Amino acid sequence: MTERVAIVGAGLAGSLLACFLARRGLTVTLYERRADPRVAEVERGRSINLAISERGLDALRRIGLVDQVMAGALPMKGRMIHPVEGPLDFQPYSAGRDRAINSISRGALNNALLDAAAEAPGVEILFDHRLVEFDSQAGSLIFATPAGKVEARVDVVLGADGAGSAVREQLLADGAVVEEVDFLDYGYKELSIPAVAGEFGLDPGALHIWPRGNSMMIALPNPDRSFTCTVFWPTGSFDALSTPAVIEEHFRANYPDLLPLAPNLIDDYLHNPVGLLGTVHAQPWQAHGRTALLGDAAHAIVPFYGQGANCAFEDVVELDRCLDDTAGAWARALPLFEHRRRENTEAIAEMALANFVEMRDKVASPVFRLGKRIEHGLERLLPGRYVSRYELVSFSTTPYAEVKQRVHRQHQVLAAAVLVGAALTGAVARAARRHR
Ligand SMILES: Cc1cc2nc3c(=O)[nH]c(=O)nc-3n(C[C@H](O)[C@H](O)[C@H](O)COP(=O)(O)OP(=O)(O)OC[C@H]3O[C@@H](n4cnc5c(N)ncnc54)[C@H](O)[C@@H]3O)c2cc1C
Ligand SMILES: NC(=O)C1=CN([C@@H]2O[C@H](COP(=O)(O)OP(=O)(O)OC[C@H]3O[C@@H](n4cnc5c(N)ncnc54)[C@H](OP(=O)(O)O)[C@@H]3O)[C@@H](O)[C@H]2O)C=CC1
Ligand SMILES: Nc1ccccc1C(=O)C[C@H](N)C(=O)O
Repeated sequence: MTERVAIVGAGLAGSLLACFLARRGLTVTLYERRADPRVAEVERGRSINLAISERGLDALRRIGLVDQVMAGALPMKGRMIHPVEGPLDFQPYSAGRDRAINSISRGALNNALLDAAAEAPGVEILFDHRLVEFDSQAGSLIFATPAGKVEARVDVVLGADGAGSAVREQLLADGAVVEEVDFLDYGYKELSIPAVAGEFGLDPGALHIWPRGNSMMIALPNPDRSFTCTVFWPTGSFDALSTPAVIEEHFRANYPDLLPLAPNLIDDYLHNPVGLLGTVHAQPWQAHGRTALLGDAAHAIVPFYGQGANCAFEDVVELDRCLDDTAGAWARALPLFEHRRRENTEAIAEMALANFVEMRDKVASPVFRLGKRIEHGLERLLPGRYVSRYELVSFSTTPYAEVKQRVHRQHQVLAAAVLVGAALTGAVARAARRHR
C-alpha cells in the first residue's frame, strides 16, 4: 500500500517538499491555512523579497525550476553602505567581485513552487485548511476550513508550517517535543521605494544597508524597479514614532537619503505591521517515526544572513537524501534527517545572529573594510585554501557546521602565521642590529 503523506504548510519548504516527494511516487496532500496565493490578494508588509543563494538554487536545480526562478532574480554583488553623511561605499561579497546573492520575490517563488507541486503526479493541495488539532500517535489531523472542521488520517505528517508551527505546538502539548524560542528585542517593518520614472531609485546591483550602530535599514530591489526597505529597530522604538511629523523627522535625521525616494514613507510606516524576530530551538524534530518538523517550524532563525529559506530548502534536499539512504523507510529516515541537519541549523542560527552585528555596526568601520580587503586578497592569493565565511555560506553548499569549523581553523592558521611573521621580522631586525 502506498503511504499517505500530509505536509502541513504550503510555504517555501512545504511546496518544495511536495515536489521532491512526488518524484518518489508518494501520495502527498499539502494543507495550507491561507487561500491560494496564486488567485488571492497577498497582505501588505510581510517580507516581500528574499535573498536566495547557492543552497536555495541547488535545491531548485534538482527539480528543474532554477531557470524559471532566476529569470525574475536581481543579482546583488555586494553591500552598498549608506552613511548618514558622505559618499556611498560598495563592499563586494566575493573576492572575484562576480558572485552575487539574488533578490527574488517571495510570492513569485512560492507560486512557482505551488505550480510545480500542483502539476506533480500524486500531489493534492488543499488551501483554506488550517491545522487546529493533531494526534501524532494516531496520525489524525483536524483542519478548520470555511465549510467547517475536516479530519484526515495519514501515515506520515511533515510540519512545514513556519516559525509559529501548529504541528510543533501540538507535539509540545503532547510532551513529544521541547522548545526554546529566543525572541530578539528587535522588530522589523517594511517600507517601499517606488520606481522613479520607470527606473530604479538606487543601484539594483547591491543590497543596500544603512548601518546605524544599534539598528539598521536595508533595501533589496524588485523586478518592477522598486525597492523593499526593511528597518530593524529595537522593539520599543516603533511606537515612539506616532505622528507623521515625528516619523519624518526621525528619517530626516537618520536616513536622510531615503526621504526623496520614499513618497509613501508615512503611510507605509503607519500601516505596515511590526514583525517579530527570533530563533526556535526545538528537540527532537521527529516523533513516533512518522512525524517530523522541517524548515522554520523546526529551526526558525533571525533573517540577518539571508539564509532561512535557503536552509529550509537544504532541509528538503537532505530529507530526500535520507529517504534514499534508508530505502524510503520513514521511521529510519526521520531520525537520520535530524541527526544530519541539527548541528548545521544550529551553526547558521549562530552565524545569523553574528551577521546582525556585522551589518548594523561593523560595516561602517574603516577597520572592517580593511579586514575585508585583506580577506579577499588572501582568497585570491590562496585560491581554494583560504575561503571566507561569506563565500562558504552564500556561494557553496558546504554544510554550515563545517563552514564554522573551517573558518575557525583558517583564523587560527592566520593568527599563527602573523605571530611567526612578527617573530621572524623581530629576529631579522635584531640580527641586523648585531651586525652593524
Ligand atoms: C524579514 C525577513 C526577511 C527574510 N529574508 C530572507 C532572505 O532574504 N533569504 C532567506 O533565505 N530567508 C529569509 N527569511 C527567512 C524565510 O522567510 C524563512 O526561513 C522561510 O520562509 C521558511 O520557510 P518555511 O516554508 O519553513 O515557512 P513559511 O515560509 O513561513 O511557510 C509556512 C506555511 O505554513 C502555513 N501554515 C502556518 N500554520 C499553518 C496551519 N496551522 N495549518 C496549515 N498551514 C499553516 C503558512 O500559511 C505558510 O504558508 C526572512 C525572514 C524574515 C522574517
Ligand atoms: N511564533 C514563534 O514561535 C516564532 C515566530 N517568529 C517570527 O515571528 C513572526 C510572527 O510569528 P507568529 O505570530 O507565530 O505567526 P505569523 O506570522 O504566522 O502570524 C502573525 C499574524 O499575522 C497573520 N498572518 C500570518 N501570515 C499571514 C498571511 N499570509 N496572510 C494574512 N495574515 C497572515 C496571522 O493571522 P492568523 O492568526 O489568521 O494566522 C497573525 O495574526 C514571524 O515573522 C516569525 O518569523 C520567530 C521565531 C519564533
Ligand atoms: N536577505 C536579508 C534579509 C534581512 C537581513 C539581511 C539579509 C541579507 O541577505 C544580508 C546579506 N547576506 C549580507 O550579509 O549582506
